[in-house]
Amino acid sequence: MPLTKERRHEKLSARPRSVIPGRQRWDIGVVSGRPRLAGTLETNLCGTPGVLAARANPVTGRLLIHHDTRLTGDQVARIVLRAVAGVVGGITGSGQVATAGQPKTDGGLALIAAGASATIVAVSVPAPLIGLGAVLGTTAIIIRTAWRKSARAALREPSPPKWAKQPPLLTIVGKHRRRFYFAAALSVLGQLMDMLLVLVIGWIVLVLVRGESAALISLGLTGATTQIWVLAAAAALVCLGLAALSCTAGIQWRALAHDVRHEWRDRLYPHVQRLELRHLEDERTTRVARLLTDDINQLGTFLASSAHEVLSLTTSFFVLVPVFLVFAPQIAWVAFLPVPIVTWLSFRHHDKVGPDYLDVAENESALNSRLTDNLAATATVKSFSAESHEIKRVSALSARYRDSGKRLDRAAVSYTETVRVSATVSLAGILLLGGRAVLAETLRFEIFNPLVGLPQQVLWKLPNLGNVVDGYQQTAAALRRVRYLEDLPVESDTRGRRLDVDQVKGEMVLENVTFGYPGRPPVLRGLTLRVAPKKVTGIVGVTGAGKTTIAKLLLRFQRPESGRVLLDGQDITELRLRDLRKAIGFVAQDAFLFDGTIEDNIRYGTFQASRRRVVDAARMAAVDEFVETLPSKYATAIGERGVSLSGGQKQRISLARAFVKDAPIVVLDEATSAVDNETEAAIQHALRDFARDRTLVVIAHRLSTIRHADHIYVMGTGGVPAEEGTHEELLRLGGIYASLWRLQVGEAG
Ligand SMILES: Nc1ncnc2c1ncn2[C@@H]1O[C@H](COP(=O)(O)OP(=O)(O)OP(=O)(O)O)[C@@H](O)[C@H]1O
Repeated sequence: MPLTKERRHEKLSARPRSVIPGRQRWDIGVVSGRPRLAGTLETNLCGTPGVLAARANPVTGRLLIHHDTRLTGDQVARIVLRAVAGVVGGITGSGQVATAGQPKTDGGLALIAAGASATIVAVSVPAPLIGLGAVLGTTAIIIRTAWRKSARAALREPSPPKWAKQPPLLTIVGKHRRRFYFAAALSVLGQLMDMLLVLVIGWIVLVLVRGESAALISLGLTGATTQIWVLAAAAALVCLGLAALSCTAGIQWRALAHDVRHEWRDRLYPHVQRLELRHLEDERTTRVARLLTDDINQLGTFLASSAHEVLSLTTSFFVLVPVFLVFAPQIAWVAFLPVPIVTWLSFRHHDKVGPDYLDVAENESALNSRLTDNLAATATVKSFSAESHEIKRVSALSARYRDSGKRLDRAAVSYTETVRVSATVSLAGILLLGGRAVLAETLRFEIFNPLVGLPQQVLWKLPNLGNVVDGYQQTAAALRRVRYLEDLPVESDTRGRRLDVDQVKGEMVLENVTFGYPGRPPVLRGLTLRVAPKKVTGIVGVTGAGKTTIAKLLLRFQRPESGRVLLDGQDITELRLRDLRKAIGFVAQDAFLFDGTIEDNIRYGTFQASRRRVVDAARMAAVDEFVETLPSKYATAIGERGVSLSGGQKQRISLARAFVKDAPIVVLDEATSAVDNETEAAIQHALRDFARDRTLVVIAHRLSTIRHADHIYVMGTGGVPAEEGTHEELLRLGGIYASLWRLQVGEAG
């Protein structure tokens, strides 16, 4: 019988907290205190069509999901519940886990192979081998279970994308596959050298204890001193070889990681630049930025930090298990006994300290942002005499940070010590059992001695296994997000009819246009509006009436749901985008200045413009006088986003930028809202000259900005103009415009 929605929620301990178009918050009890599970849930959700981003917090057990607004609330709820059911299935072992993308060389596979071989041998041979089979089998099960818990899966897409069919690491390295295999070979050789070194040192001890080694005598090396010299030289050579291999492998892996990151960035950034604007607005910008920074870095992180470790571990197992089986089967099980214990401890520790790490990070960031805020708000704090209030708040945050740090340190130290105890106990066990076997002459000392130290090498690599598996899953998740971004639609700037910008007359018409942002009611409803060629058209109206939206439609940043936008009678969707945007100069409401000089900023987009043209444009925008007062004049660096300039100065520089572009149509969206009346009058004067042979659309709140326009549209709240006409006509009409004008010139009442 199908579960009701409530019962499913209850069973999965998942409850919605808030639901708004495009975003839902959930309480997911099952991820609380389980960072790897939270990561898996995120991965699963992010790979689901329609889900733009997901964040599952293992400290609070909360999930934030951003989705395509075309999905209904119910559809999203179903997606969340399926994903939660999937990860819960992973815990109980009942869930289907897709294995596409698992690395072929993980430690689990090695252990399974080793475990299987041990078990086969054990069927026909003594009890210790059964012990070894059990030890390795258990380890394999622990790793497999942990892998499943953390694996992406559960949500099986009906037709997985092509790239998902090959392991994520191979997709990530792309054309560098050969370098990947080369670095892998170096890691394997390095590990073999490492083990060889332990053997040679064991041999030196053997010669010291037993006198001459028969094996060396047969090679013509007689006398203990000669043999020790030769072995010491061999140890030194192996040491050198090991250092060279480790160093080269380290450099190769890191270089590969850097190249991979650079290539993905190089491949993704042009794509992002061509994304449709709707994917780059508001909080989506932050997510895209995170993809380009954090996620792309993550693609290289596994290669740089864990690949070597995984290969060393795998090599150790592939070599040691058969060596022990062949030469010292009676002590093999005790040598590997701590392996499943340390493996289990590693995953458990990783799960346990995950929330502690997050807690520390969150407390640290809360403290830092409080300190930054307080320092920035010194004047406000002092003016309210709130110093002691702020001191208390900072002290409380600092105490929380301290407590979480102590908790984390306690867990980390006790974990390290537990691993140390396991390793020591196992060494004692090997010495005891091995020693007894040597005394009973069932094991030769020449074999026992060099083998004693080798299992310890493996043990000290295991504690990090939890992190390695987690790192791999995070990398796979980052790859999925990156590929999702790659699948977002881009604007084509080559398709469509060519437009000769010099021939543009400049008439623009919105014909019966209806438009709304996803998940919101329509902003414009059947709007028809004509921008006459070579004239100035003013657009005013209340906040939120859709003025900026009109500008976005003219520039084809957005497309109407119905109706058409025409330029000189041609539907702009049929024109080449690049040509259309060349024909329109645009100064946005929140003018953006780049980190660079004033001159660079004015010239932006018209990079070949002469110095003369830059200065003329600056004069027209009434910014030249200000620039001349600066010590470096046009070469003055303005800092990130133009922080060293006032709002009005920034606007005037953006205006100058549009003047330099010299397009036949210019759209100014609140382009002079931050300048004083006197400066605005100067700009208006310059604009009259500028507008003589071009089309100007001026969007403004301040009516003085558009009073000289040839035609003015007054946008009402219904998505269509409430009034239109010239300034005088609108005053005579005595409607909204007239009352606004009276308010602005101070004649109210
Ligand atoms: N990217 C967006 N996503 C969703 N809604 C949006 C987006 N941009 C604008 N809106 C909404 O569309 C409506 C019209 O916005 P628009 O910016 O066109 O108004 P406006 O008339 O220019 O306002 P203002 O005078 O404040 O600049 C507003 O209700 C706004 O909240």
